[in-house]
Amino acid sequence: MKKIVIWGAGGHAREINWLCEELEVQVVGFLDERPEMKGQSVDGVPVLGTLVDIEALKHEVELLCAGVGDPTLKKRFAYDTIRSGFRVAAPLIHPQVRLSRRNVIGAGSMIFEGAVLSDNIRIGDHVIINRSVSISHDAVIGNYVTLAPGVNLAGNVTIDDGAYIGIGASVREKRHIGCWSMIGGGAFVKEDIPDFTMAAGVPAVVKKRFDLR
Ligand SMILES: CC(=O)SCCNC(=O)CCNC(=O)[C@H](O)C(C)(C)COP(=O)(O)OP(=O)(O)OC[C@H]1O[C@@H](n2cnc3c(N)ncnc32)[C@H](O)[C@@H]1OP(=O)(O)O
Repeated sequence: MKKIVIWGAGGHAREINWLCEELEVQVVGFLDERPEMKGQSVDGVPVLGTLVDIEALKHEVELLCAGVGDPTLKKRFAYDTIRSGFRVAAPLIHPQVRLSRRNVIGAGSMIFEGAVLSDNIRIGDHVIINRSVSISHDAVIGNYVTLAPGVNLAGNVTIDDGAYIGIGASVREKRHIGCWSMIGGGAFVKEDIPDFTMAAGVPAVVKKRFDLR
């Protein structure tokens, strides 16, 4: 049986633990950088500490780096995981997900209950596709992207690495969301959104640009 360790021990990590229970994948523990968390039990699963603490398990377990919703943190966890010689887990897909066999799902990504991914969709690594997300044909989703529950993407949408799409947001067809950008919950994205930008509202307008220094 496949053995998984999940980065993070918060709400999203617990939801992954539930997903693993549904898939009958064994979760050995959570990783959490907060020293006070080490040795605690969360939903009956031990918090093991950090990568140093699981060195002895290196060849026994696969790691899920997307145990948090924050794309930047996911990237760091993935970097540390690979640099330390651990393996990244294969994608986890809830049994009640509908998707075409022509879709490609990257390593360490996960798709939660009720999502529908139609045809010819490419999903990168460490991507979170939360409950009841709908992704239409020919979408391209980069690495570390998080789609919160209930996001709707029309056909031919492109979302670049590290973007975060908030709960219930919708993106119209052929639009492009730049890397490391954020879309507010409930937004309707009518125009392309540049890199490193926060946009929100109906229709979505740019609210902030992130400092690149
Ligand atoms: C299972 C789970 O729990 S998954 C988690 C699901 N949660 C989400 O998806 C959360 C989505 N997050 C949001 O929508 C947040 O508001 C964010 C991340 C987009 C922005 O947060 P912040 O950076 O703190 O933005 P801040 O509060 O400073 O707002 C900046 C401006 O954007 C506006 N704004 C922020 N979010 C939204 C929104 N969703 N819709 C409309 N306007 C918004 C604010 O009113 C403010 O406008 P103003 O400058 O005209 O006054």
